[in-house]
Amino acid sequence: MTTIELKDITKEYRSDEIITPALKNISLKIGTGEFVAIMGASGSGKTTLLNIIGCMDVPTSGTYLLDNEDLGGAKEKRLSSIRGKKISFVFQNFALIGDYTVLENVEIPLIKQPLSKAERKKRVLSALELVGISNLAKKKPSNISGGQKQRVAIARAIVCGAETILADEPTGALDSKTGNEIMRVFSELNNMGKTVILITHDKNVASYAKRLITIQDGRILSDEGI
Ligand SMILES: Nc1ncnc2c1ncn2[C@@H]1O[C@H](COP(=O)(O)OP(=O)(O)OP(=O)(O)O)[C@@H](O)[C@H]1O
Repeated sequence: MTTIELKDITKEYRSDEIITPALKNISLKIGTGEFVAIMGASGSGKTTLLNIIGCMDVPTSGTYLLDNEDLGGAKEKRLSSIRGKKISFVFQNFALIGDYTVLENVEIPLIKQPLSKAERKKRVLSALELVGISNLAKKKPSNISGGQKQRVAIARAIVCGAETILADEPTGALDSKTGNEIMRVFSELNNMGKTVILITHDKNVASYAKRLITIQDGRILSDEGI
């Protein structure tokens, strides 16, 4: 069960004398198994919001409750343990290691876990199976397509059993047909009970979600079922 609750969250970026407000008084609750798309103009605060939800960044003020645990003041060690175990990320540009095989890329989040090599391999193959690319395990990223690379990134995101997948423009580097295929993968994961929260500029991509949150100038402009 992963419940995300943001209460009156603000985020300001500070450098020298310049303060950039990125999020202003965001309050939001996302329950287990939801499928949420976040839309909004460039610079409206979408990535900042996703990074705070994913414990990649911390708010300037406000409260973040994850499964009722108040993460205010949580140390990096705790935040990094949440990333991966409970919540994991998929990025627009896949973020794969070129020298590693598909199998080795997906194995990365498991390396620190006390698992035998055979058990790690079993879990990787089962994640690859789920996203439909177990036949590519031995290939290097340079020898597979963009859509296949994104499937590898999704397999890496689910291999530790994270219940919540955060994706920042996961179809942004793909043509529309491949983008639709990737969205069907997210839909399948959501049907299996995973919470999916993604950022997109594309209304067609957003239409796969069941809830649409629109951000404008760091505030929630609308939040509706679709
Ligand atoms: N590291 C940073 N330092 C300073 N300002 C930042 C930083 N990251 C983001 N910002 C600013 O915070 C605001 C929100 O940025 P954010 O990246 O969250 O928007 P976004 O909606 O994801 O934009 P895009 O669609 O272009 O990716 C913008 O004004 C941006 O310039």
